Amino acid sequence: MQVPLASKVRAKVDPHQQRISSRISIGSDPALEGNVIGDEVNTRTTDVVVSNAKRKRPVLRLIPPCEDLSSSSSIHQSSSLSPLPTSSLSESDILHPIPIESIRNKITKRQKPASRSNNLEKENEFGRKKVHSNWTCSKAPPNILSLLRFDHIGGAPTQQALHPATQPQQPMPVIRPLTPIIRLKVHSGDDEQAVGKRKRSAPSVQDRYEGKQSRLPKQRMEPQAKPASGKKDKQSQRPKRTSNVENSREDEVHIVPLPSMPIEVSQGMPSSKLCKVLRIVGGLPRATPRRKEILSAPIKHPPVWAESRQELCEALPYYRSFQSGLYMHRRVAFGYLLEAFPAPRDIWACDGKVIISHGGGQCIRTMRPDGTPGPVSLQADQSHLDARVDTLLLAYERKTPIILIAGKGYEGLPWDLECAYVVLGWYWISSSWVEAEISPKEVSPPEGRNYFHRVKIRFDWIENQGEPWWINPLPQGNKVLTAMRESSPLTPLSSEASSPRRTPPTGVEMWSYDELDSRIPWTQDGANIGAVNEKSPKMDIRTLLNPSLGLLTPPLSSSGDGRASSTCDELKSRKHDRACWPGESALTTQTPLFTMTESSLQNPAFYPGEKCRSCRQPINQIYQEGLICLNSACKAFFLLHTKIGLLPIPPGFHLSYNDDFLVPRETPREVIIPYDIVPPEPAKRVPETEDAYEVGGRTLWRGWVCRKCGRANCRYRWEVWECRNCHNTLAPLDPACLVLPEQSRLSQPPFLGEAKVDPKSGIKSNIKMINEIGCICVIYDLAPAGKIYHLIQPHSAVSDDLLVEYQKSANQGGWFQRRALKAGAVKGQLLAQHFAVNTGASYKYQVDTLSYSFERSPQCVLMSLALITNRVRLVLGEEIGFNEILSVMYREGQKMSWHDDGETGLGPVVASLSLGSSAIMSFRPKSPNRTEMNAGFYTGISSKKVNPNTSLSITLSHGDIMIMQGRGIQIKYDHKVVPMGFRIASTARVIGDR
Ligand SMILES: O=C(O)CCC(=O)C(=O)O
Ligand SMILES: [Fe+2]
Repeated sequence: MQVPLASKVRAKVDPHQQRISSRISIGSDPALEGNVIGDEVNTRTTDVVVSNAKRKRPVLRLIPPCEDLSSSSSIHQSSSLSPLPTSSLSESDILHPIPIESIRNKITKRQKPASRSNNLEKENEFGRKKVHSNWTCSKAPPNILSLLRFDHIGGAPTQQALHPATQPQQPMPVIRPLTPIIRLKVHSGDDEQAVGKRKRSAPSVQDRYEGKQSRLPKQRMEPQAKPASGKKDKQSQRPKRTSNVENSREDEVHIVPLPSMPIEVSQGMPSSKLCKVLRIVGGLPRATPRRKEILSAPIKHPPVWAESRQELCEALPYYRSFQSGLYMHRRVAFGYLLEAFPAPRDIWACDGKVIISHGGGQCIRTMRPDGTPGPVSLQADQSHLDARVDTLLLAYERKTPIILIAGKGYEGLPWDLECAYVVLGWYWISSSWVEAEISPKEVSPPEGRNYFHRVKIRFDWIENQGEPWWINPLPQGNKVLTAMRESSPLTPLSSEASSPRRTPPTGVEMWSYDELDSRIPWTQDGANIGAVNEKSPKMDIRTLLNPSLGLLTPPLSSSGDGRASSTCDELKSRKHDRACWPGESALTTQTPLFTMTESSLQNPAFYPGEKCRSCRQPINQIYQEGLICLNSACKAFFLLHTKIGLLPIPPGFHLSYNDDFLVPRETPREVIIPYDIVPPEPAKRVPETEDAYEVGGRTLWRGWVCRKCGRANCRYRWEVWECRNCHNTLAPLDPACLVLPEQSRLSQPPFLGEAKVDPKSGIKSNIKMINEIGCICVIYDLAPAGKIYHLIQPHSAVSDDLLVEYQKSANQGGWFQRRALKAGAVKGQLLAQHFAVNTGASYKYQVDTLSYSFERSPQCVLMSLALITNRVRLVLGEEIGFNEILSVMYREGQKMSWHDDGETGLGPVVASLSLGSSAIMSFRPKSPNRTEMNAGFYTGISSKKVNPNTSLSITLSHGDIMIMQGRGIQIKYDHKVVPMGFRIASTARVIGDR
C-alpha cells in the first residue's frame, strides 16, 4: 500500500501501558502481538510499527488515514486505545523509520521542557541544528579538579564535579532498544518511492550504531563504500531480474543454502572449508588477515604510564575503575582501557589513530585450571540496558571525548609495552554497531539463536592533539618512507560526507567461477585459505555449489581421512536444538530457499546495493567481504550481502575491515578536549592546599603523575610525593604542620562508645570500672571465641602527647609508608590504603611491613607500647609481654577493610590505642567457608564473598584502648576500622615462634 505523502496518521495509545507512556505513546494490537521483530508483520493495516525489541510487541502504531479504521477489526478490538494528538508526529515520521530519539524528544518536549535532548541541540552558526558535545572545555577543567579527590578506592566523582549543568536534572532516561520496522507491501515501483523518501528521513535506531546523525544532509546518509563488486553502474544498467523472486509480492530474504558439510565449529573442527565455500559462492575476496602493524618502540616517552592498576586509579581522575574496562560515572564515559581480552574484530589500525574495540558489560571472565584468567565471553546481549554500553553509546551520540589507555597484553599494540599501562590519548567515538558473537557452550543465548549481540565501538584519534606520541618522526630526507606515508590511508578525510567514493579496496578481487575452481584448492587443515597449493586435492566448483545434484558430501581427501563418509544423513541426524549463528540453518537445510544453478550464478538474483535487502536500511561497508546488515532486529542481521544472495558468516570466518572504513575521520568541531591527560600536580592546585598545607586530608594521599618521567604514582610515603621510577619528589610536608589534640578531641565523647550489638549474635556486654584511672571499660563477650574490651579514656595527657609525637616522627620522614599487600587482586602491586610502620617482631601478615627493632624505633612507639601494656594490665589483670607494635596513620577517607589479625604465632591478646579522630570498629562472624586465617584485606576494596552481618560495632575515640582477648576472635571473626578523619592507631601484639 502506498501512503500518500500529505496524509496524516492517527495513532492509538494503550492507556494500560503505564510504564512507557511517559516517554512514548503506546499502542498495542493483540493481532500483532509477538509478530513484529524480524518477522513479517502480516497485516494489511500496519504500515509503520515501532516496537520494543525486548517485549516483542508493538508499542506505537501509526495508521494511515486512507485506511478505513472501522474496517480494521484488529483496531476495534483494542477499544481501550486512546488517540495520540497527531500534531506530535510529522509527515516524515509516517513515511520513514521513526528514530527513537525523535519520538522521545517529541514526547519529552511536551512533558519536560528542559530535557537532556534539548540540552544537546543547539543552533550552529549556519542556523542548522546540530548535536553538541555535552562536555565542553569551559565546563570541564575546573570540575576535573574536583575529581582528583576521592573518598575511597573505586569511589566515583560527584555529579557536581562532573557537570554542574546536569546537577538538578532527573536521572538520564534509559534508551530502550525500540526497533523501527517498516513493512513495505508494495511492488518494486512503490518500493523505490518509499525507500527514496526514507533516505531523507531522520535516522533509525540502527543509524545510531552506524554513525549517522539525524540532522545530516542527504548525501551523508549514503553509505560510503561502493558495493563489493564495484560495478554499480553496470549493475544499474542490467535488466531487471526475471526470477521468481521478482514475481513475489513481497521482497523476501533469500539466504543461500550451501552444501551441508560436517561442520563442528564449536568443537574446534575446522570451519575453513565452509569459509572457503562461502567465499567461492559469494564471489568474495580472499581472506586478507590484517597484518599486525609493527612499530619500532616509540622514541618519545608516553605522557603518562603506570606499573599497576592502583597507580592508574589513584593518579588519574579519568580512570578510577579497578575492575571494569570503562571508567564512567552517571552515564559519562571518562576512560576506556584496552586490555588483554579482545572481542572478535577488535583492531588497532592506522598507527593507532583508529581503534576498534567493544562494549563492555554482559561478559564473564572464565578462569583457567591454573587459576589464571581465561577468555572473556558474552553471557547476554549487549544493549542500552547495560549501563556501560549505554554510556559508550551516549558518548558516541554526544561526541564526548574519552581517554584511551592500553594495558600490557593488549594485542593490538604494535610494540612491546615495557610497563603495565600507557595512556594513549584522547579519542572520540566515531561509529558503533552491533555484531553477532557466538555464545559459549555453558551460557544459554536468547531463545532461537546461539549468538549474542556484541556492540562494537570505533575510537578515532582527536586531531588537535597533534600526532600520537608513539609515532616516531620520519628520518630526514627519507623520501621513500615519506612517499609511502603520503599515499597511505592515513590521510584524513575532510569529512565523512566528502569521503570520495573509492574503487573496491585492495584485496577485493572478483574471480570468475572457472578461475575460482582452479585457483582455490582445498587443504586438509584449512589453514591456507585461498592459497594455491598444487598438491592439494581440488573440488569441482559446480559440485560444490549445487546441492540439488546430491553433492552434499565433502570432497574426498587424498589422504583418505574418512571425512568423506560423513553424509547428509549423518548430518541430518545431528541434533540442532536451536538455531545457530545468523543464517546457520541455511547451511544445513536440505530444502534450498534459492536454487543455485549455473545460470543463476551468471545472472545473479541479487545485486549488492547500499541498503539491506531485508530491512532496507542503509549499510556502511565495514568489511571487505561486502555489505553486512548490522540491524540486530533484521532477518538479514550479520549476513553477508553477496552477488548471489545473503550468506551466513560462520564462526571463524575472517572478515577483513574495509580500508575505506579504516581511514581516520576528521574530528568534528564539537569534540573538545576538556583537560590534559596529565592531571595537575595535587599540592599546587587543589584549592584547599593553596593557603595552607593539609595534614590529614585526602589530597595528601592522592596519586601523582611525575613531571619528569610521566610515571603515575600512588602517594606511598607519608611526608612527600615521590616518584617510584626517577625519585623525583613533590611538596614535602612541613614538619611543623600538625593536627593538634584539641582539633581531634570530641567535646562530647560518644556515650559508652555508641556500641551497636546485633541481638541475634548472642553477644553479651557488661561494664567494669577501672578505678586506678577512673575510666569505664565495656566488655563484650563473644563466647566461645573470646572477649573484646573497650576502655573509654576521654582525657589522657599521654594520648595528647602521643598524637603530636607520632606526627613529628612521621613528618620527619622515612617511617610511615603505604605497604604492599601480599596477594594483589589487581594488576601490579597493590598498596594498603593506610601508612604504617612496624616495630619489634616482624609482622608480615597480609601487608609486607618493614620492621624496625624497638631500639631503632621512634620514641612515640615506645611511649605507646608502655601505655598499652599498662592499660591492658589494669583491664585484664595480667602483664602481657607485647613484642610487636604496628603503628598506622590514616588520612581522611582511608580505612582498613574486613580482615583478621591471624598471624602465625599470634598470642591471644591484641590491644590497640586510638589517637586523633574517632573510628568505628566493627566485628562480624566469618562466612562458614572462610574460617581459615590469612584471607583478609587491608585495601578498602571490599570482597563480595563475605558475610555482611555486623555483630558488633563500637566507636573508638582519642585515647581509647581496645583489647581483643582470645585466639578465637581472629578465627571466627573479621574486623574493620573506618576512621572519621585523620587518625593514628597503635596496635600491640605478641608474636611467638612461627
Ligand atoms: O586502626 C585500628 O584501630 C586497628 C587496626 C587493625 O585492625 C590492625 O592493625 O590490624
Ligand atoms: Fe586488625
